[in-house]
Amino acid sequence: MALRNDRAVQAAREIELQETDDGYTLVGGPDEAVTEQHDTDRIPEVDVDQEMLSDTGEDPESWLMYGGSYEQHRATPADVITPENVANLELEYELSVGTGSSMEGTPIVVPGDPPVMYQTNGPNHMKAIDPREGEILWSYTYAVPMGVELCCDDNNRGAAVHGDTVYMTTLDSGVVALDRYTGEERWYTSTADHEEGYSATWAPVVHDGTIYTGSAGGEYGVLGFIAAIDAESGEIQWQTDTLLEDEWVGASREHGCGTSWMTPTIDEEAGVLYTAVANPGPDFDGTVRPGPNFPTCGTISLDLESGEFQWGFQSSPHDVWDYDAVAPRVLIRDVETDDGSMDMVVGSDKTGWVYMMDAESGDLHERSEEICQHINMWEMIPHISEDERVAFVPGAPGGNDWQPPSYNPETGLVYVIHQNYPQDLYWRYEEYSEGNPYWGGGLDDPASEFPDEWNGAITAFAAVDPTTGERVWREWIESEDDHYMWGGSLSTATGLVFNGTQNGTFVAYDGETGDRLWEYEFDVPISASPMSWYDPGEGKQYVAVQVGGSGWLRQGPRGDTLAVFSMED
Ligand SMILES: O=C(O)c1cc(C(=O)O)c2c(n1)C(=O)C(=O)c1cc(C(=O)O)[nH]c1-2
Repeated sequence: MALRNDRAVQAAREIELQETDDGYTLVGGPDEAVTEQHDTDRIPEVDVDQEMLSDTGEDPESWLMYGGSYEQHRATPADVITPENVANLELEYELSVGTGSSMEGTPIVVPGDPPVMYQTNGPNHMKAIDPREGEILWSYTYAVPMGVELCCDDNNRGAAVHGDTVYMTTLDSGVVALDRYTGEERWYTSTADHEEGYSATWAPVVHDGTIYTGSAGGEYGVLGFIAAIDAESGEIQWQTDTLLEDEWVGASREHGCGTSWMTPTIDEEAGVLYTAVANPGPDFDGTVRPGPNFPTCGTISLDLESGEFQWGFQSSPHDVWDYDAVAPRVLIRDVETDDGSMDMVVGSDKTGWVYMMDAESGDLHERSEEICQHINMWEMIPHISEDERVAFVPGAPGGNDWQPPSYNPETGLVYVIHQNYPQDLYWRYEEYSEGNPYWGGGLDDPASEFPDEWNGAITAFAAVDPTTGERVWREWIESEDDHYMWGGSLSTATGLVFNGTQNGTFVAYDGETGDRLWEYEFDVPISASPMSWYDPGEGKQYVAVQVGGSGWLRQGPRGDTLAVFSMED
């Protein structure tokens, strides 16, 4: 959704981003892509093959994809840092990597001597880094065409790797492949026309030589899709619309959105992917799209080879609150439940709940206890007239917006952040016009009057038991001093959970109890999701997080660093 506050957006050093009434437009930048090589000889030859990719979740020395594994657990098996010693965790360095733009990415790390980190930030910069020394080995800037429209900042959330190539989505709805030893461009593939309002902000994922990627532009009346691209040639293998033709009334499907703008989850055993599907379009005026608008604001499963639709589950049918389902789906195997053992897909959604689905059928097994407050939303829409404003909680940032949950196999818990943030909503009839915002109403941010029942906390950080839906603990994060969360979490094999806040506090929690065990203060917000790896050459476990104010609710200064913490064996 569009950012609508009065804070000026700082122009990026190389690419200028201008704030408009409805979001952002790119207005300046390089005419062609730029690669700068600094010390590329230092990158060791390592063939990142399918076995390495499949095993990365079990390998403490690597973090080879956005979610830490195909199941998107964001859990490192590295076990040097523990609840007992985390108080001694120290910052090793802060490296300036950013360009005064969005810093929502999670880096990846390819093991080796030295290991090599691939880091991205908005708008479409990638760097290869020696993470031992904190030195940049090459850097690459994609030439984003002018006029790309973005609802929520110039985000790029990370890279994917396969063989000797690294991949990044581009803001103009493409994927670019780079030689991972030199940073030179190999190919570029466009998946949709940015002039129609399409964009791309997430990290792609590669499996069996195929790149899986989605679509953004859900505030511009696009038609969402998932695409599979050949990792060698860049050729599109299949492209499946998220909206099923027989489920939509009349022409409403054509601009019905249902984008899918976070990294899909790969189920290697079942040969399918799971991904969240965002809001229907127009966002707030449901009168022009009767019916449930299946499968928007939901989860879908597609066959990896053919792209064929398998199942869909909606957490907000016929949505009129911009309750996209967004955050990466978490796949948990062999969960023991009252109904027997099942592979489970966990979706933490903007609605303010967490949904546990049977991976095979998509049937809802359990909905969690509420994570944030729920005031007004289900009752109000039929009762308001055009342009009248009504406060609702959770507002359109959720619940759980894009921030990836983590799952800790040790505690058996899923860690989620939900926004408990009231907004004013109004609706009105709008004509579709190509490439322009298509909301059917809008939001005032924050709400003009806060509902009496609102408890004043903007974020809830919570642990959920996926077997029962029980909310095992919850920390309310108070709104004072912009003290809310806007990044996803990292779990460790020793039971820790890391996450950062918008006032720059990086926190390690006891995953069992939710107690804060360690804190480090930055002077700018954290809006990214941390990651971790073990480096046997140094005998150290590292934790890395990008630091900088980013995204829709950005309030603090930009910031532009990669912060790396370490602890010796
Ligand atoms: O529907 C879309 O295509 C789309 C894309 C994005 C994005 O790409 O960042 C966001 C949203 N929607 C959105 O609804 C939203 O709340 C949001 C927050 C953010 C952010 O980075 O903070 N992006 C987006």
